[in-house]
Amino acid sequence: MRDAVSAARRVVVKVGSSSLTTAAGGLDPQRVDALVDALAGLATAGREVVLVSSGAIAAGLAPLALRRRPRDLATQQAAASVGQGLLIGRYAGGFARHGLTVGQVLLTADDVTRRGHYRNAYRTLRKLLDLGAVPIVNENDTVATEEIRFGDNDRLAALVAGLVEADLLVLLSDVEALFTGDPALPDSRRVAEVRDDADLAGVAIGRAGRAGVGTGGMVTKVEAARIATGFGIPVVLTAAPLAGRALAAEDVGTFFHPGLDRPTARLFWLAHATAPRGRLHLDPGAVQAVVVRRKSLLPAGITAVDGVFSAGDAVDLVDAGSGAPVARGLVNYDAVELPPLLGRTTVDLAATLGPGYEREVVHRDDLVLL
Ligand SMILES: Nc1ncnc2c1ncn2[C@@H]1O[C@H](COP(=O)(O)OP(=O)(O)O)[C@@H](O)[C@H]1O
Ligand SMILES: N[C@@H](CCC(=O)OP(=O)(O)O)C(=O)O
Repeated sequence: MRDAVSAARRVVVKVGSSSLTTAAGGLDPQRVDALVDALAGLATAGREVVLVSSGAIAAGLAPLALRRRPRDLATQQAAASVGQGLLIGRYAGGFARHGLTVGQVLLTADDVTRRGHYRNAYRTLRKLLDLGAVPIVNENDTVATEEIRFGDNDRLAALVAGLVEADLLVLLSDVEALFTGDPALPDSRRVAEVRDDADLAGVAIGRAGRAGVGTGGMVTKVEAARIATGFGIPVVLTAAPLAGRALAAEDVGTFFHPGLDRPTARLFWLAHATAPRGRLHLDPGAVQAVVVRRKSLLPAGITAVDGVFSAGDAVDLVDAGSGAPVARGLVNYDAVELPPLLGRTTVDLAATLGPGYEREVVHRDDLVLL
């Protein structure tokens, strides 16, 4: 069942704060070293490893005599500034014992959501891997403000896995697996594998357990698994001490099967890493055409437009009835051009305005379903 795990050549591993720190706050050197040993084993066996590590804020608490994760951004940034140095220092020392070099990569959401920056981030990670180093990625918490934050590293890890076209994403936390309910309850059972959303029906996916350390709980992990599997990347979710066994393809944790069709990197970027600049509201016929028949979007099926965007920007296509986004695409018109065209057929537009208006509002090659 887990052949994809044994075969994976490029692996992104994400570890949460709760797996790296002590209950009292501060870094737990033994847990960091144990993780390093498992990952170094992979790297020395010739596999490429990218580590996405949380823990900067948690590691900075004890040295700053802070008792719990601060609520205000400035103190979080200060804690991250202290903690990130300690974290990377510990990793560098640990990997060096195995003859491996690490490279620190601190990203803000902008770096992976803007097309140009996305390429820069890709180039740096690719070069580090080519040089045999282990990239260690985290959000650049010391400068990230509320508006530009990822907020959770599970999503960051899924985006990094897509960025480097990983063969496997491993999410390490303080629970052995996804359980059918709160893992502290006696009747909660391990969910061994997830093939699609139907396998998640009835699973109570909750927020973080140990107060003050982790951030998103299972919600952000399952969401990250969805993003990665949607890009064709299998995901294993398990506890950090089981990393070695999970990477050896043993039946531990929860295995999320990859989706069947793998979108191009360009469409993955469009779906998950772009910030839409506006919304096009689609009538039922247009929703059907785009979602079921995978057609381009024409002016005739659009009932309203909002947002300020230019041709080439990403926009969301929403169901005019429910307001729910159904797809995202790159629009061929500026926002101001669209209102006079809405509801009109392409033939009518071409006859009255000229052949330039025959173009689709969003071409099907520039569309990704959400
Ligand atoms: N259905 C569930 N299965 C497993 N864990 C769950 C579930 N619902 C909520 N959780 C909680 O999610 C926590 C892990 O999330 P979090 O603390 O954010 O971890 P990390 O720091 O590793 O990102 C677990 O400790 C657990 O209490
Ligand atoms: N970037 C932050 C971690 C954010 C985060 O997602 O934490 P976690 O839920 O422990 O993976 C830090 O290093 O403290």
